[in-house]
Formats: sequence, structure tokens, C-alpha cells
Amino acid sequence: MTTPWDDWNHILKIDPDKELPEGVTYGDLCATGTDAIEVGGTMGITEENMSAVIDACAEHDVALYQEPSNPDVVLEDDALDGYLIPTVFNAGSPFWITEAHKEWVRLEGDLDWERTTTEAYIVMNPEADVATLTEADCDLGADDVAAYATVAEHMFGQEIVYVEYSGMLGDEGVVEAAAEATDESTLFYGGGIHDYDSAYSMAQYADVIVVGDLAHDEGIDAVRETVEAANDV
Ligand SMILES: CC(C)=CCC/C(C)=C/CC/C(C)=C/CC/C(C)=C/COP(=O)(O)OP(=O)(O)O
Ligand SMILES: O=P(O)(O)OC[C@@H](O)CO
Ligand SMILES: [Mg+2]
Repeated sequence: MTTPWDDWNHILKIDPDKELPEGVTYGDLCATGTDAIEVGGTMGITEENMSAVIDACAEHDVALYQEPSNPDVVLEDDALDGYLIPTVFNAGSPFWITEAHKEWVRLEGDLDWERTTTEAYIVMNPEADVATLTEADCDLGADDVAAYATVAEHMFGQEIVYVEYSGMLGDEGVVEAAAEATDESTLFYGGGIHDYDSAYSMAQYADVIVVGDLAHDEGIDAVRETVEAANDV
């Protein structure tokens, strides 16, 4: 298994359930300088809207990953560089830690392991759909998050640890603690990045920053600023 994310600074996460701003195309988003496109979201994800976005991005020269929110929407598509499969370490229901994964393997049999990697999520914004869905315990301090990150790296061998504040800018101290706790694992941070400064502040600690809603709400210039910040750190 290769680990291309070792070389990334920036991911653009496109939600197939959300519109793009007037005049913006998927091609424009692929050309923002981001290191990779991750296609996924929590609510309203279908095979149809997933494949529409993946087909549109496939024509462009950028790494392309699917982040399925459940086994039903996984697409077998050669245009994908791989599958980033969430597992939510602080989920309230085991379904989102290992059970969805067990069901996927039970129904599919042998998976494309070469192209499949898990992301060890620590979900921190209780208002986010992903927190509600997974019944995540978001009442965590920096020490809890650091300990989860250590468990993910040393006990569960996770290549990717993902501090997820989807919809809000997170606590820098928490992200710093996660960064100090991880050594081998690549630390992803996502949530509320909306300009150069917010991108820079999180990129100081995270190996890779993930930008989501900004692409849908603002468009390409705003996304480009975040790419610049990620590469400036
Ligand atoms: C086993 C397989 C194939 C899938 C299971 C994968 C799991 C455990 C998913 C649970 C977490 C999840 C739904 C992740 C999706 C990515 C994500 C966190 C998107 C951000 O979501 P929000 O920003 O909260 O939601 P919306 O923007 O869609 O409202
Ligand atoms: O939409 P935002 O708040 O940028 O969050 C990005 C990403 O971490 C969501 O999974
Ligand atoms: Mg979101």
C-alpha cells in the first residue's frame, strides 16, 4: 500500500449532495492546486450523486478518492485512486467503528485492499451531521484527543488520524495535541477553514488540512487561498 497522503498538504472535500456556486465547475475545483479531491458527505449521499461528481472530476489531473459514508454508496471505478473509509473512534454506536465495515466485507467478500485505507476520525463538533449520525461523544479535551490519536497510531496501526470539526473552526490546542501525539500517522484536520489565516492556523499542526463547505459556499478563489496557506507553512 502506498501512502500518497504523506506528501499532501491540502484536500478538497466535495459533497455530492451540495450545489456548486454559480459559474463554478468541478474542473475549476480540481485545478485549485489542491493535492487531492475526496468525494463524500454524511447526509443525502447516493450512488447517483457520487458517480456524477466522480465522473466530472475523473477527467482532470488530480488525485481522486471516494470517502463513502456507508457501504451502499461505494463505487467500483478505475478513475478512483482509492477509497478512504472513515471509522469513528469516538462514536457512540459500534456500527460506525467496525460494524459497517464488517457488513461491507460480509456482503462484498474480498475488497480492493491495495486501494483501501481507513481514516481514524475523532469527531469534535456536536452540531455536525456526522456527530448526530454516529452519536459521537464530542465532550473531549485536548488530552482525550491526543490519547485517541495515540491509540489510533500505536494500537490500531492507523495511517490517517482525522480531527474533524466539520462546520466549525476547531480548537488549535486540540489540533496541536493531536499533532504531538502522532508520529507515523498522517494527521488530517477538517472544519470551518474559510480563508488564508484559518487555513494557516490549522496547517501549522495538521499534516493535511481538509476544506469542504467553502467550495460550495464561496468558490475557487477562496479555496485557492487555503491551498496557498497549506503550502506556505
Ligand atoms: C464501511 C463503509 C464503506 C462506510 C462506513 C463509513 C463510516 C463509519 C462513516 C461514518 C462517518 C461519516 C458519515 C463520514 C463521512 C464523511 C464526513 C465526516 C463528512 C462530513 O459530514 P458533515 O459535514 O457532518 O455532513 P454534511 O455536510 O453532509 O451535512
Ligand atoms: O466543510 P468544512 O467545515 O470545511 O469541513 C471539512 C471536512 O472536514 C468535512 O468532513
Ligand atoms: Mg459538511
